[in-house]
Amino acid sequence: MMVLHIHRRGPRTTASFSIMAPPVLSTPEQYQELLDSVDTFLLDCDGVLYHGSNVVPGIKQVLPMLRRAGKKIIFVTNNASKSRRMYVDTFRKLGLEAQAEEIFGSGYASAVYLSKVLNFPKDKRVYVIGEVGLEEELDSVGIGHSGGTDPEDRVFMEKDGFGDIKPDPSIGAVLCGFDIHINYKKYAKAFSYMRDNKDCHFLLTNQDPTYPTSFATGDPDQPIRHTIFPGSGSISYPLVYASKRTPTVIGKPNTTMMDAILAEHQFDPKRALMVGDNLATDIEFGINSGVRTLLVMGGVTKREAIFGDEPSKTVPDFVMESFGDLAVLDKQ
Ligand SMILES: O=C(O)[C@H](O)[C@H](O)COP(=O)(O)O
Ligand SMILES: [Mg+2]
Repeated sequence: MMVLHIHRRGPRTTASFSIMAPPVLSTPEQYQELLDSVDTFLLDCDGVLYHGSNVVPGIKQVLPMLRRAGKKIIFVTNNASKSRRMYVDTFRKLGLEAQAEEIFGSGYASAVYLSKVLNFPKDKRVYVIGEVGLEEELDSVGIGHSGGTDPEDRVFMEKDGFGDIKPDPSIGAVLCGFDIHINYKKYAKAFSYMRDNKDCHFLLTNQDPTYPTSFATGDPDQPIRHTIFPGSGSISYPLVYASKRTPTVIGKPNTTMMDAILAEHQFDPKRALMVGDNLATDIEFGINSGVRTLLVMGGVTKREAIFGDEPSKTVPDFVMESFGDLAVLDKQ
């Protein structure tokens, strides 16, 4: 929230703006007041529910508690490496419950966008930079694809390999998401399809510069390290830079994700809350979608982005240390 300051010095009047810091919720009373004002929780995943395979403390109690209270839960993740089906399995392995219909990943939203918005031709295919989850979502809407997990593309290219990159008129779109097996050959193939066909669509599942995760360190003093690594946005950037094309970005903060959600779920935006760890994706997504926002710490956005000397102009409605802290309300 911006605050206007009027300064009168003699005949001169000047104005300045300051950014009002959002309330930090930290007591059970504040948590309960928030809970009573929300019917639908839009929950980001990486950095809110878990870091890699480490579930955030308290989350295993909070999700069932919200369901028992009759709250609607919708998971909204920019992570395109898993399909909805795979996320249900991942959640189960992490001890979290979720139905496929509750999960909206940028991979699913990209498949819906290609199918329903672009009416992608059935005789065309998508060249994928991404993992099996993204391919599975394209399969679910009947869209053919190449690249992705194809072993032929998961190789290091040699200097004399350029001749192997053949034109492919069946490619009608390049779709780039998180791809831990990225390599020059994939970049070269994706680039060539856009170079040779100006009508080839260029889509990004999301543009997150970084990916919040955690891993065991083997160090007894710090057994688990939470940190960030290059994300989808950084993986796609070489293609954006080389092609000079402006891609269509599907994931948060773009409301394309909300379009996919509203096609399957109805809820009152005034009683909905977007919970995220990233100001630039989750909180902006909530603002763009007309729902209130809660930023949690411990993921991508650090405290100084909100309370530092030069706070971001993107201001959440509320801040909490962790969404798992709501577990203090659990009466079970
Ligand atoms: O690099 C990425 O794709 C993103 O950092 C990551 O997947 C974000 O996932 P989210 O926090 O939206 O669940
Ligand atoms: Mg996140």
